[in-house]
Amino acid sequence: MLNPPRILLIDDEPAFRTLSAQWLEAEGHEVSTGASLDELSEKLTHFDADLILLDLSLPPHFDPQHTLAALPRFIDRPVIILTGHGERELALEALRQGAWDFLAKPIDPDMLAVVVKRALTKHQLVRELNSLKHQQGSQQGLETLIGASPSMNNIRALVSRIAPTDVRVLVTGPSGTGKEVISKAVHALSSRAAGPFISVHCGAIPAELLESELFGHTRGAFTGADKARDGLLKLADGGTLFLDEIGEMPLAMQVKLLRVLQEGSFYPVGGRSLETIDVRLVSATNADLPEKVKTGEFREDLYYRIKGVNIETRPLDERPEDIPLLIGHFLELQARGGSQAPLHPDTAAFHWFIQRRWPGNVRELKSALDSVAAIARNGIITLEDIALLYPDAQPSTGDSLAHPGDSLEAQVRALEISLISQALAKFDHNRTHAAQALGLSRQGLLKKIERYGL
Ligand SMILES: Nc1ncnc2c1ncn2[C@@H]1O[C@H](COP(=O)(O)OP(=O)(O)OP(=O)(O)O)[C@@H](O)[C@H]1O
Repeated sequence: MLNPPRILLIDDEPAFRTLSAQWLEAEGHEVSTGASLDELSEKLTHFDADLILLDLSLPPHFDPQHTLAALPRFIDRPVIILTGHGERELALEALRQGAWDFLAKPIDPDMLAVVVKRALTKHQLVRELNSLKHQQGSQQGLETLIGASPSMNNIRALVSRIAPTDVRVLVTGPSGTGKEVISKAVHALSSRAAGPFISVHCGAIPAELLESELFGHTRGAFTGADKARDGLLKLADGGTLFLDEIGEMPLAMQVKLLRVLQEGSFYPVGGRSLETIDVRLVSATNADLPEKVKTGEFREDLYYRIKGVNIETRPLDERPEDIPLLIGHFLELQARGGSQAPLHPDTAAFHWFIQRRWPGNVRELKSALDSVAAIARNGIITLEDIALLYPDAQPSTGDSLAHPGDSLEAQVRALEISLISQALAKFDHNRTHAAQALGLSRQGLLKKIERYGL
C-alpha cells in the first residue's frame, strides 16, 4: 500500500474533527478535514483521498437523506459513514447505497483504527484483483482457472505447458477443488480444442454397463441392444476423453482400458471389427491411487499408463488467497446469467467468506455464494443475509460492523496472505517490487513471508 494513506474526514463538529484527525495521524495517515458536503466535493479536487469518513448530518440541511442521495457520487473509493447513536437504520441504508462500513459515535480510537485499516486493505485488494484479472485475461484459455495462490499459479503454468502436447494427464486432489475445470482447460488449450470433450464419470455408471458405454455395442450384442451404438471412446475421437473418478473403475474394466491405451484400438461389445481412435486421455480422481495400487484395487500398469503428467490440486483452506478472486468470479458469472450488475459483499460479509473453513472446497464456496446471492437485496450481500442461512455467522450486535479481537486478527491475516501472495504473483516473485507495491520495506515483506510460510 502506498504510504501514507490519505483520509478525508467530513464532520461539522470541530472538536470531533480535531480529535479524530489526531488519532488518524497517530496511525500514520495523512488527514484532511471538512465540515459540509460542498467541502467534500471541493477537497476531493485537490486531495486524492484513499478513504472518506463521512458524517450523515451535515450543513446546511442537516438532513441525512440529503447526504445519502449524494453518496453514489463518491463511492469509487471506500466511504465509512459516521452515525449518531441509534442511527443503525440510516447506516444500513448507506451500506445499500455503496458505503463500505459505518461507525457509531462516540467513536473509540481503536475501533476507528480497525475499521479504517480494514477498508483500506479491502480497497487495496480490489485494486489488486482488477490488475490480476487483467493479467489473467491475457493468458487466453486459462481465464477459467481462477486463483492467485502459488498452487494455482503452478497449475496454470503446467496446464499451458502440457496442453499443446498429447501427453496424458492425471488430475488428483480433494473433491470440489477444480479437477474437472483443469481438465477442460487442458482440452481448451490443446490442438484438439475444436474436437469433442467427452466426460465419463466412472463411478456413476454401473459396472456391467461401463464397457458398452465406453466401447459401444453392435446390434443384438445383448438383450435390449436392438440397435448398434457408438461408445464414448468413439464419440471422443479427435478430442479428449475425460475419465472422472477413475479410481472407482472396476478391475475388469481396468484391464480392457489398459488394452485400449496400449493398442489404440478396441472391439465394440459383440463386434468383430477393430475400431481405431485418436483420443487424448485426461483422468481425475480424489482417491489415493498409489494406495489403491498397494491394496490391489487399482492396476499398477494402468496407473503408469494414465499418469503421464500429474497435476495436483490443493484444498481451498490451504490457499485462502484464492477466495477473494473466486468470490468475484462467481458473482460475475451469476450477474451475467441474470444480466444484472454483479452483487457485492459488504466488508463484514467479505470477511466471513474469507475466514470460514470450506471443507467442500470451491464447490461449497460457490454453492454458498449462490444461495446467499438468492436472498440478498439491493445489490449487496450482508452478514445479516448470510446469518439467515448460516447460523454460525452472527450479525454484528454492536453499532459497528467491526469485530475486534481474535477473529479480526484471523481476518487481517487472511487478507495479508492474500495481498502478499497476489503481489508476489504479479511481480513474478520479485520481492523488492512486491514490497514496493505493498508499501513495505523488503525486510518487512520477507518477515511476513516467513511468518506465513508463503
Ligand atoms: N480454480 C477454479 N476456478 C474457477 N472455478 C473453479 C475453480 N475450482 C473449482 N471451480 C468450480 O468449483 C466447482 C467444482 O469444481 P470441479 O467440479 O472441477 O471439482 P472436482 O475437483 O472435479 O470435484 P469432484 O472430485 O467432486 O468431481 C465447479 O463449479 C467449478 O467450476
